[in-house]
Amino acid sequence: MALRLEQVSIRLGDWSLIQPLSLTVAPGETVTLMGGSGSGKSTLLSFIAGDLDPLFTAAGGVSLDGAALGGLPPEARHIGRLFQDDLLFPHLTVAENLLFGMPRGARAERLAKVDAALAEAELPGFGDRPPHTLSGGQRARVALMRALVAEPRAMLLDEPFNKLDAELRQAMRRFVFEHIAARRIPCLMVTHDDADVPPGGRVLRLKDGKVAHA
Ligand SMILES: Nc1ncnc2c1ncn2[C@@H]1O[C@H](COP(=O)(O)OP(=O)(O)OP(=O)(O)O)[C@@H](O)[C@H]1O
Repeated sequence: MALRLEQVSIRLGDWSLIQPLSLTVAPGETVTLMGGSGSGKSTLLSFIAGDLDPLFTAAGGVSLDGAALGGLPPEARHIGRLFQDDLLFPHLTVAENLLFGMPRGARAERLAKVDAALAEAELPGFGDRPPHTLSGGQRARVALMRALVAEPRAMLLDEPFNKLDAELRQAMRRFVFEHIAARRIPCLMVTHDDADVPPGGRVLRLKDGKVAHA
């Protein structure tokens, strides 16, 4: 599964926020998008996810494995997103959070997927706990797993490690990139922190609407 942007441009009135940008993110690769505040990073992610504010005018194509996504609503794109404030639903248990958004299927199969996800998150037996009884790092791992059990075809990460303290950030980076690579999902990550870039990963820098490949 590869994510491809072809000559994507985004305008807001006369302002050319993103000038034509083409990019292919390979299966399992995480490409980092950096740039100053207000440079359009989150707007580009919204365009890919299909929920760009209609104030913007966009052109160009997004495709997954050659299938165009243009015109599809967000839920039909099967793109997972993780934000810095990716709070779990507080009134649901950890297991119910994981079940939310999981594709339909037999109950036993869904529960088995919950158990597998909890094992991968190194949180076996945490299914019945309410989210507030988990640490910040534990909640962050569940939030990633909740995105992944929905079987996304691509992932968009918007400053995913921002709210974590330095030690947790390092562990969470490893956790996120390992799981994305293992599932062969293409991933685009926005961050301000050079330390978030996965080892050997490609970095794009957005400035004045143009992208420099660093
Ligand atoms: N709904 C909107 N109406 C008008 N302007 C908007 C709207 N949403 C975003 N913008 C503007 O578009 C520009 C790009 O915003 P965007 O959130 O993509 O920036 P960013 O690069 O993600 O910034 P940051 O790093 O601060 O999160 C900003 O100047 C912002 O003020």
